Amino acid sequence: MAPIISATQQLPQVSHAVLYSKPTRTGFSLLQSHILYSNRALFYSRSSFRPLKAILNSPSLTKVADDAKEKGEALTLREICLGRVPEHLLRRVEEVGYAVPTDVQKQALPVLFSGRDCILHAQTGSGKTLAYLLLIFSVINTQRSAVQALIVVPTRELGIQVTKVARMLAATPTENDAEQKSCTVMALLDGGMLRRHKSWLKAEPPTIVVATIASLCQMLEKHLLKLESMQVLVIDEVDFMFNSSKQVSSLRKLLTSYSSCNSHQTVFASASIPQHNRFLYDCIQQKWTKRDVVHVHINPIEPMPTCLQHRFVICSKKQRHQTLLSLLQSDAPKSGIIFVGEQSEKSKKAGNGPPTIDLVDFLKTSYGGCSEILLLEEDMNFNSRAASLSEVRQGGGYLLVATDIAARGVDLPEITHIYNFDLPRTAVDYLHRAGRTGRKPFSDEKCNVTSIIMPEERFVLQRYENELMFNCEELFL
Ligand SMILES: Nc1ncnc2c1ncn2[C@@H]1O[C@H](COP(=O)(O)OP(=O)(O)OP(=O)(O)O)[C@@H](O)[C@H]1O
Repeated sequence: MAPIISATQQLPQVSHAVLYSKPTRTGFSLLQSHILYSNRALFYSRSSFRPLKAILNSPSLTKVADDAKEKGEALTLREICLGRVPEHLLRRVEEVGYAVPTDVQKQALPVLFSGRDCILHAQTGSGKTLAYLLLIFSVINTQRSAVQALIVVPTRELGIQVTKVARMLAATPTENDAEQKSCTVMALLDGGMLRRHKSWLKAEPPTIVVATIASLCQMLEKHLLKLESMQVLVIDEVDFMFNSSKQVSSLRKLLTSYSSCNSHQTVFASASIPQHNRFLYDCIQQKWTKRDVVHVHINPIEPMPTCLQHRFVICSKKQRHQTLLSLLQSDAPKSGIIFVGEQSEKSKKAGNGPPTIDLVDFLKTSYGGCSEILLLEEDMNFNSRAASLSEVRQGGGYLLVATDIAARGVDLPEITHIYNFDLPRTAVDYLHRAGRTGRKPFSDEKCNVTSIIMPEERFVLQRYENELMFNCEELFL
């Protein structure tokens, strides 16, 4: 493989030289996109531009994770958490069925328990939630009457889910733990009853608050919540929040205020942090994290779970409904999500109905294989959204027709099939949609992600394949 090209002149943030065999225009831009996406140097073969081997370019950061990995290799969750997380909570963790740590838990927990700020960057469904909750349980003191941990999430749906897991683990201690006061968790989410939350905060502050940023800001402005009392701040789906024009300025303000508090620990989590080295640099510069922040990056060369099989079907726009129907009939999924793109302004102005409703109606009349066809999208009111999600959580077979609102963080482990009725807008969106399946950390069960595309979209899907380093197989129906 030759020649060797140094990428440092073109891309100052990349510190490694790149082994690269064929410096053509397309090859080089592909290479750049890999580097920008992952900040890694890649080794390329002469015959193909697919990466053969990748290495991280921040040895000091990976070393911390490697040391933790070495120490935690064969340990159970209990052993990793012993002496840090109270015994009654550890028992609860085991009762729920969490005995063996996932990779991100194995590597991150020792770092988190050491008090360092941390960026949890690991595949979808890899167990980041439990990792940061265990940190929170290790630092809070239930005898203190103050909010001690804050988890900020981008959507109400994710907030409800995180609250549910936190409450399940923080269940009231048994009689043997009589001296333990139970830990309370408040969900401070858009669409909630803020008046009731105000009274609750005044009367008896909860130990943990899970919040969306707008509701949180209201409480901070009214001085009903004080950042000074918080020991841990978690920002979940951090890249999404920084990309959201509605959330970014409040988030920046929150991080800046929190950074001026005395004793604090900050954790960011996501399966996708594009240009993560740049993000790390910004965090330190802005003092949102301390200088020794650790980037725990799990499985960087496989940003999506390996149990996913990616497929695509090519058809014309008019044939998409029929193609989806044929796919459903041949796959017969017990539970799945069909992702539909946002309706364009042009289509709205033309008086067309929402494509999601159209698809739900079509499936209800044509597809008999599944017991429930449900809808989840931004435009629904909060109660209908909650009703849809609580129905799917009750189990049984269902097909959820959803926009990207269901793509972030939502954990429905029974889902085995994802269909992209419309292609996602970016590779990162593809990753999060795909990540709604394959969510059983220790299972080998194969799950499918199928994209229905028009011929001219093949190029776009190919780009996602290159960026996310996966292979998509064509299906012929
Ligand atoms: N140690 C464990 N043992 C068994 N199951 C686990 C363990 N940790 C987490 N899980 C399960 O794995 C699933 C995914 O966990 P979680 O929702 O935390 O993923 P995530 O990393 O936050 O994913 P995303 O990036 O999509 O939000 C959940 O159903 C959770 O109950």
